[in-house]
Amino acid sequence: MMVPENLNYTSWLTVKQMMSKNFIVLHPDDSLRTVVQHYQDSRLDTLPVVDNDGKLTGVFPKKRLYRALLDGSSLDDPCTPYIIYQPVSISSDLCYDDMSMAVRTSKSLVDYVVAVDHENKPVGMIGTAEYLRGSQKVIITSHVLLESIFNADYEGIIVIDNTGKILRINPVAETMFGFNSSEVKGLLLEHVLPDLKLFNGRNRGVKQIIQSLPVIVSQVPILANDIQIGTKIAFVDISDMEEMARELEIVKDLQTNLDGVLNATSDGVFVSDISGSVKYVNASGCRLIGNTTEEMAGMPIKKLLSSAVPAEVSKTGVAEVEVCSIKDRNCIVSHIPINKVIDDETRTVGVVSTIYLDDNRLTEEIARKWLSLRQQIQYYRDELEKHGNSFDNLVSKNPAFTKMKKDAQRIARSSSTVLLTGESGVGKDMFAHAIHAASPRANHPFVKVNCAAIPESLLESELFGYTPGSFTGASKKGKIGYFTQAHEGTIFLDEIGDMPLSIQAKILQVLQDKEFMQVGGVSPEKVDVRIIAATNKDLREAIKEGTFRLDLYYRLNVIQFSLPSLRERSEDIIPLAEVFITKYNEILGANVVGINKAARDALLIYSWPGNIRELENAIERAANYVWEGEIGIEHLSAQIFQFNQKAYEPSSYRAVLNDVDKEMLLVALKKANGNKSAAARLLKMSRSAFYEKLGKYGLC
Ligand SMILES: Nc1ncnc2c1ncn2[C@@H]1O[C@H](COP(=O)(O)OP(=O)(O)OP(=O)(O)O)[C@@H](O)[C@H]1O
Repeated sequence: MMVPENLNYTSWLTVKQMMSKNFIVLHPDDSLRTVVQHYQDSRLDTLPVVDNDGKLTGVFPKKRLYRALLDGSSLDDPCTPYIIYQPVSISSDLCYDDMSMAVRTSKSLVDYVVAVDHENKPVGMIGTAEYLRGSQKVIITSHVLLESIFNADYEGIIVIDNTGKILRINPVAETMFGFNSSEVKGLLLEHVLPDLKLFNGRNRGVKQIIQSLPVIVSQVPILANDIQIGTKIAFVDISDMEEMARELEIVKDLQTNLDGVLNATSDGVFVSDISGSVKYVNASGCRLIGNTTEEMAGMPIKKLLSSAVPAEVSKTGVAEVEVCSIKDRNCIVSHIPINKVIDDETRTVGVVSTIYLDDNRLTEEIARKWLSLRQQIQYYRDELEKHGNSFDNLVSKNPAFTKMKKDAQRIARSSSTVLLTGESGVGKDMFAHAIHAASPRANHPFVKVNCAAIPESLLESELFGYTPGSFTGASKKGKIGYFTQAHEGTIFLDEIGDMPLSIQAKILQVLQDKEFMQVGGVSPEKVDVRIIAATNKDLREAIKEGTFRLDLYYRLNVIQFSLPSLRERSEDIIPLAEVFITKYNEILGANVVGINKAARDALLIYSWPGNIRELENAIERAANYVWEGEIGIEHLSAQIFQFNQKAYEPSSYRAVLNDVDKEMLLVALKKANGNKSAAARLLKMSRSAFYEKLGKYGLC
């Protein structure tokens, strides 16, 4: 079968493409002999006659040659009398449809017709054969086009004849009404689809229910020369749209109800999205702030309520209550996360902050009590901290550690420099505090400096202070450094292994001469401090690598305590856990009474790469879950009970990710012998990102 090359209108429908270019022209004064000779060389039945300029003036059909010969003309006579002047010609630029129209209106075109260019010069001839060949091509292309339109997958089509009998059904209609084209062809449509209501003439888009299916029915008469020969009926399934419209109605109703409920309450309701932008404020909220919802939409909730808690709630997904001072009123505000299940994971997508504005005095009273309780808790926490600094609070049944405590108590009386080594979380900080608390300097400051957490560029000025205006960006008043703050007391240089070499030289100077120079200073400042340094790095390795000064190491290493890891003092695991249970019962107001056998076993088997800090975190976490009763294995984090249980039962996708994340930090720390910078390097993480993660999981 002939297939259309493409659907370009001009490429297959012009006269130029249909005409035969094989023709010979005659001139008016040519002899009949020339005409005979030309016809002998040509397959055509008509030849064009042109003037001296080559323009078409007439045609000479073969029939006219026969007539001339029958009239007794001699072959040398001119052909002029037999020429047909003013012949019908068509422009070679015409398209098929225009030519077709010309063919239908001019009977003479059934024979050959001359195709001319815009100067009326013959460029081709079209006869019946060419016309038929072109027509066939057009018919095939039209058929392909019609089929593709007919089989389009967005509407069902049924074509019937004038008696209502089905002629064609497209696949969409078959699926829509559940029948097969071959079964129903030739049947009366009204029998096949009795629900269908047909109208007279054209009908565009009427909704009807056919076989319980809501459809839009359009009815278009099929005309041939203005006479109807059939009808096309098109069906569009609108069940999805109906469903959407129904849902939209429900949402609208809900919105109206919700607005009604939210505006009926005297409490102020503020809805913010995950980025902290206000999305909705009810009438009471608007009255309280004095703005409309539209004015407040998009504003940061943080600014509106002067509270950072909504941001926290959207991060943690845990509801919070707080007291805020809004428009000079102490108000209780609850922040509830809006949770949504996305890809099987519950995510917080916003926060509803409700300000309880009931006019009775109760709210104010509760708010006042809340604030005072919070202050009291802070006070007791501080007290607890102060009393927690003695050696008595360093819980241990381990003989080596107990001896270490005794030795430390003895040396506390002197001002000698102390170096504490040991993995992260073994209690170096607490040990340093205890030495200070047991020393004659106890009533003077204990200043802790985390050398790894302060950016190198700031460390010198933080430690030694700077004089007014000593560098760009410096405060005009200057700044007192940690060494000056610790005068007569103790300075605890934590993570000393991470101290840059340039600063190490200055520390050495303080140790040797008890004086240092402020940044930008001109004369040295005297200071009386005891230095306790701590590190979880192997300083001898650092010396070998050239990152730590040997002379400083000797100066620091006057008295050294190497604190054992929790693995090396496993007899302390349960006593320490019990101390933490008491601590968190007090802090949380919980009533955890102990640890059951399985959980004890798990705690004892676990390797505790994060040492006592990790144990404390584990107990705090468990106390939050248990609240009252015993800690069981189910209250411990995955990596702890994993040591006991084969099956891994994640509580949620995010919790598992967090556990794995945390475990990676701990494994890296363990591998790096507690050296945080090295652990960060192992994980190919920046030091600051590593510290941020340690902070997130309470590991620093
Ligand atoms: N013997 C102990 N008894 C009770 N609590 C302890 C004891 N040792 C450490 N802790 C607690 O364990 C946690 C970690 O201790 P600490 O901060 O002193 O460790 P660290 O060795 O200084 O860690 P890092 O090297 O990461 O700074 C603290 O919350 C501390 O209160």
